[in-house]
Amino acid sequence: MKQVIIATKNRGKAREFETLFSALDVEILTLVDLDDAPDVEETGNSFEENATLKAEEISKITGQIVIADDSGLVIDELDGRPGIFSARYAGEEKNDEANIDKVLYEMREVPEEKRTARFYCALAVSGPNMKTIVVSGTCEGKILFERKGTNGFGYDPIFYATAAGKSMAEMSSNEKNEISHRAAALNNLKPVIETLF
Ligand SMILES: O=P(O)(O)OP(=O)(O)OP(=O)(O)OC[C@H]1O[C@@H](n2cnc3c(O)ncnc32)[C@H](O)[C@@H]1O
Ligand SMILES: [Mg+2]
Repeated sequence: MKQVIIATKNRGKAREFETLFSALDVEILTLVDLDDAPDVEETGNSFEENATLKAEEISKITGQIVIADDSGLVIDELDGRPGIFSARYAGEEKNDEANIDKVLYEMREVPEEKRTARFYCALAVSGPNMKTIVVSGTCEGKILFERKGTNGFGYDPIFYATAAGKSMAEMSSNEKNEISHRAAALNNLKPVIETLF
């Protein structure tokens, strides 16, 4: 079967990619269980730049076709933060609960109508004989005043997804995969994936 490496160490993302790719005729490998996979520094100024850095570095090392995901939460009232700093918003050690607490604190006095936000996902594909391709997808919603639901990962408990009428952490994985930023981005990548093999 066709094989693609997903250059992520995030278990939540890896799980979603496994489900999303099960509909395609492509086997995926992630970096989640590889102890010696390098930590690619995310020094870019956009989701697209960071996805490209991750895809190109892992492709260079493995010589394989690699897809990388750089994603995050963009909050209008916070001028787009946490944005590309979503994973390390409350510090370098990457703590989902601390990140959520920081956002809830910063948004504590913002009224309902000004709590608009979106999840953003950039996907980059890089391979030995190709120019890197980058696509993106978004999911619109609002920041809740407190956590709701226990599914998903990252900021899901405080993100109310408009299209679903509930928090991202109250959705089953199938529901999330129908409306998520990651699913939207992957949908934009499908025509490219078909030309890779
Ligand atoms: O770089 P990799 O190894 O892929 O893993 P990461 O966790 O560092 O991933 P990012 O650099 O792309 O940072 C994205 C952060 O944004 C958040 N995020 C992205 N997609 C999300 C989703 O679907 N639901 C909730 N939070 C999400 C989550 O907290 C991630 O840590
Ligand atoms: Mg990262």
